[in-house]
Amino acid sequence: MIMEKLNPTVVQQSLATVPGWNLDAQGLAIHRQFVFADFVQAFAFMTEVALAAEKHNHHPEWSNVYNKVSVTFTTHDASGLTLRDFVLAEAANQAFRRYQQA
Ligand SMILES: C[C@H](O)[C@H](O)[C@H]1CNC2=NC(N)=NC(=O)C2=N1
Repeated sequence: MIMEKLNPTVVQQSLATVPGWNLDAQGLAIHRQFVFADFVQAFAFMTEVALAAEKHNHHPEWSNVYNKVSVTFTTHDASGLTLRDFVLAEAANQAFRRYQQA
């Protein structure tokens, strides 16, 4: 499915729906850092997000150091942000909420 690059107005509106995510300086990617109780929770979260990413055929740029997971979403095929980036950002937020309650 072809994903359209979102215009700056729609990017701002979409950003408002995913708490904790920030736009990069160029407006081409969104980023959030997630902090967990320990490495096991951080890695379990990554597994969940990886499965969601595969399901949507949309993959994160990310890194992990102990209990922290740094996640960036951009759409390489569109050289910018598409709806798919925000769908995955929301999926990551939903997964993270479960670890906050645990
Ligand atoms: C061929 C394959 O479907 C594409 O390269 C997909 C895979 N995952 C992807 N992930 C991300 N983040 N951006 C893409 O443009 C992208 N494209």
